[in-house]
Amino acid sequence: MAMLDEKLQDTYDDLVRRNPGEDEFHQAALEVLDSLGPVVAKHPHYVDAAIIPRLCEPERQIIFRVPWTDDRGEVQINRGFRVEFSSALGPYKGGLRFHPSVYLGTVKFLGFEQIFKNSLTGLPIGGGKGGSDFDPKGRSDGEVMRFCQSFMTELYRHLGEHTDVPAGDIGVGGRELGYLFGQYKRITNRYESGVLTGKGLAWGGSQVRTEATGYGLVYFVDEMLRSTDGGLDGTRVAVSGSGNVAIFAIEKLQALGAQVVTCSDSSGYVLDEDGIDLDLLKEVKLARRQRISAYVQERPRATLVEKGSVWEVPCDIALPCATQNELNGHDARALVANGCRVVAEGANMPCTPEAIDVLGQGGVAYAPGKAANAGGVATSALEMQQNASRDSWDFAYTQDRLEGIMRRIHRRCLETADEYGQPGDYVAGANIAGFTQVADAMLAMGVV
Ligand SMILES: NC(=O)C1=CN([C@@H]2O[C@H](COP(=O)(O)OP(=O)(O)OC[C@H]3O[C@@H](n4cnc5c(N)ncnc54)[C@H](O)[C@@H]3O)[C@@H](O)[C@H]2O)C=CC1
Ligand SMILES: O=C(O)CCC(=O)C(=O)O
Repeated sequence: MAMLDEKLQDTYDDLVRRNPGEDEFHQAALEVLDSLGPVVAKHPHYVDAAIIPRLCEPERQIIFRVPWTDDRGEVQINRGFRVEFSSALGPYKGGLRFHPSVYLGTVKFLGFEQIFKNSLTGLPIGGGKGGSDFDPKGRSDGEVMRFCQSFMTELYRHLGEHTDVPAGDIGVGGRELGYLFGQYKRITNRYESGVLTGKGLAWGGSQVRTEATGYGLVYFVDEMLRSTDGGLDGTRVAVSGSGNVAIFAIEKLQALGAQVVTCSDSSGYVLDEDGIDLDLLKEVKLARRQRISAYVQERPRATLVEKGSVWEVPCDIALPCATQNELNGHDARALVANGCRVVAEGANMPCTPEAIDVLGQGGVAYAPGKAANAGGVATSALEMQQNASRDSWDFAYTQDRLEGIMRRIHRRCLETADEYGQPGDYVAGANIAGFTQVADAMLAMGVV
């Protein structure tokens, strides 16, 4: 990363001082500030109006107790969070993460990223994120339901289709969203479809939302390849993760002729030289909620590597789709040495700053998550549109809309990178394009 100019450095120092110990938030903020030097040089009025320090301070942060009773009758206590970062472009929008590692710094880094991602979609959504340190793994449906009901019993007062609209993220899928929506409806006595996205198709959900982040990622990668000389057909791809994003990225990759040879969870990675068997992966992960080792038991030619990094596997394209900081400098060096040409982030901030530098120096095209994984939240915004008009679109139409949005985000990144003298730099393009739209809206609205 380059040296920050003086004003941006002051903003960053202040952010670190005001948010001690929140390393991921510092990392996410530094990555954006690092891109903004040419923007503040060209538009000093952003500095005069303190747009950047204002964006670094969430509009509202909510932290609450979530008490619930487990199947043995014991009372459990978790902590709930919602960070409402920016409503300059629309209602706060962003997922909920249920994972034992969640703390305020996780939610803030995700919420901060979400501001620029949502802006890049070109749709009217602000940025926010939430979650809890609750671990759904190994919990019964009844326990998950009681936790979700308690979580919503506090959070509901901050939500609304015009105010704040959560969705899923790690550990929050259709089951959890159902319980959350049920409790919201019960407490408020309102069938307010637009208050959550990622809903089931029978009760206000949108076609393609389940697939959208993974499919959108693949459309973005397809554009990256087309803007050089190739396409996905015949490429060899390494994917990490085996959740919502990974599974539907694999599905679209296979449909477009790529050979996907890996997937992973926190217990290790699978190498399947015959290509990942998607039906089996869905059965193991979505239906049975098992560890990835169950895949290998039923697929004898595949191997499970428990100690090691999925990024050791030679590939043309690497798609980190699990979690933050899962691809470090060492992994990036292995990818470069093995001839990888493209890294695109399905997860949020999966590459460390060192990894991003190594990829850049190694000539690997690198797309940050705020651009490459924006298809999920974009389709959430399409779900909100359908809810607002009491309509329901078919799969093909919704998928076309998603594809168009991803191809436009790609173009916007490259055009903005060109405009600011950094051709081909997706990080600069995404950060600057995402930022300027929010900044202009904030300028128009005065000091609020
Ligand atoms: N669901 C969505 O629409 C969107 C999700 N994302 C991001 O994509 C990533 C994955 O989210 P989802 O697929 O929705 O979650 P999920 O809960 O469906 O799946 C997460 C997957 O990552 C794996 N994982 C978690 N920690 C890991 C670790 N330390 N090492 C290896 N594997 C690990 C889990 O085993 C699981 O397979 C997250 O970074 C999330 O923030 C980004 C945009 C939208
Ligand atoms: O669909 C949404 O609102 C949230 C998606 C999300 O959490 C993300 O983009 O990281």
